[in-house]
Amino acid sequence: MDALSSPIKPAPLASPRTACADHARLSSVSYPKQSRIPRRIQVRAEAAKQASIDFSDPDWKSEYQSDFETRFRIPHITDVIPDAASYPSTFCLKMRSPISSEGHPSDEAWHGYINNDDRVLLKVIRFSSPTSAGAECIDPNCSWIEQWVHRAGPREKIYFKPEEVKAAIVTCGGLCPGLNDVIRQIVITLEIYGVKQIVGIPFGYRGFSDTNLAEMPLSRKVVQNIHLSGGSLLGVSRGGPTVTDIVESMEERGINMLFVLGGNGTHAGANAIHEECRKRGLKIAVVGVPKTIDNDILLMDKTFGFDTAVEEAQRAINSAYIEAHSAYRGVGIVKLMGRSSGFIAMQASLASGQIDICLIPEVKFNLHGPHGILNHLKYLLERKGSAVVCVAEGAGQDLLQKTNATDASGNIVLGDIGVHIQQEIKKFFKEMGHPADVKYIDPTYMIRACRANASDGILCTVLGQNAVHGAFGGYSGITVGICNTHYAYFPIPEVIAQAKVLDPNSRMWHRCLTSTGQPDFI
Ligand SMILES: Nc1ncnc2c1ncn2[C@@H]1O[C@H](COP(=O)(O)OP(=O)(O)O)[C@@H](O)[C@H]1O
Ligand SMILES: O=P(O)(O)OC[C@H]1O[C@](O)(COP(=O)(O)O)[C@@H](O)[C@@H]1O
Ligand SMILES: [Mg+2]
Repeated sequence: MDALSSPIKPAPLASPRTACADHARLSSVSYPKQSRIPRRIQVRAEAAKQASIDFSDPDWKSEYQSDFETRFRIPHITDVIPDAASYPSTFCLKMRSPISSEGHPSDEAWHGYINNDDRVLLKVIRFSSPTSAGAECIDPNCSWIEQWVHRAGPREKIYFKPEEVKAAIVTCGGLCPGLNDVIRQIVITLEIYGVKQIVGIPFGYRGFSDTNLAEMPLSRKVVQNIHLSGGSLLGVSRGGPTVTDIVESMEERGINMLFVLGGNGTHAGANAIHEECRKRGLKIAVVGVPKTIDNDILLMDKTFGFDTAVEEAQRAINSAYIEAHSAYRGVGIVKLMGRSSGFIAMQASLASGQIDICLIPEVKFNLHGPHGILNHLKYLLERKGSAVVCVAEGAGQDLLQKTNATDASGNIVLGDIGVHIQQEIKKFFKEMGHPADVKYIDPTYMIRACRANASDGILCTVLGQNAVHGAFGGYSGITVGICNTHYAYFPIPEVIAQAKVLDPNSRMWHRCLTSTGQPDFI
């Protein structure tokens, strides 16, 4: 079989269509960038092209691995300042006096540090065939190749004297549950190292240039209870000054550690700041913590706030279900966030068990026609009297008029697919002579503004602490993430090469289809 052919997926339940029609869905799924080639395969092909791999070369595996090692090497301050001094860490799990800038006063051999050579395995499934569900292969035989990334955590040697550090924290982009938890942990951990000067930059990158916005002094006392509410203590914004202006502002303020909390855009900015600092020979550590409710950052298990968003979405879905179920011919629609990735919609649908149709940006669908959503809703109303639809905001954008509008950060402003679907459903059933009672719920900002749940609280805590350990370890241009339940540092460009999108051939999407029982809408 062709190494790149699509795996076969299980037929969904309770569909008015045949398994054959369902199978056809896989070959008719549409992917971003107007391509008919599944994205997973495009990525694989791109990777192969970039690395110019000749699979007939007996050494191709070791060459791939060494290329991977180079790509995932995390930049260090000594790359540009080779004689940068290192000091014994002031962070020690066994220390008795909490703050000392002269290293921990201990004669014990074990301090719980991470060795710089420790690694975390990035891929943990050994696919035996490219046709295995969700297979991610590098060569046509889907050979097993170890891919290791750097383990996060405190290092024995640090590259900043705590009393010489001025650390700044900035939160950019949209809100996300857990921002305050991360800010809090960064501040607490910096204080444990012995840092006295910690400031918050107000309202994202804008705070570096807007002279009306003063730095916010931060301490354990200030941040003690901030995790009890959602939002960001520091405020957020989109757009803002140029990278040159930001770095100049950092120099003027004497900032030598910058913690940047944000998504793809923010991280692109953070990496540019890191590069500019290198160009100027500045001893500055720039460390990111990925923040995106959409969960669209590559290589990590999940980003903080995502679990909370999924949990909070349950309330909206349940309300939509109750409304639809209690009405005569009721249809509930819930719109959730997800600009280009349908992770929240998929997970929320899976968790609720109350969704009949889940629509995501990665899978094209029709509203009208024999296989369209409206016909399926007609079937559902006839069969069980009500139906609930969960739609990601970026889904079905091809059905809406394009405006070409962008926000201050350059992100495309999406059309409202939720409202469109609501109107089309109403019209369809009215014209048929059997109106449906359609209830539309848009809980998007409510979900984003709430405080982090317990599991996100823990994730934020670990990420915040590790961000500080990375900066003190002398790394810059890195970000921190959870990878197969372990914590790792990644060079920023590797995690923002493109938005992570849901693989329609993945087991999880198949599980979602099995759960909703929805057919192909093409
Ligand atoms: N390619 C880029 N280079 C530098 N800065 C960027 C880039 N893209 C976005 N930014 C900046 O990052 C910040 C947040 O970006 P945005 O896309 O709104 O949110 P997010 O980081 O959550 O994706 C904004 O201040 C924006 O100006
Ligand atoms: O209305 P806003 O603030 O621009 O935010 C809307 C966007 O924010 C998000 O929740 C997350 O986007 P970011 O990761 O860029 O912050 C998207 O799902 C949504 O499209
Ligand atoms: Mg973004």
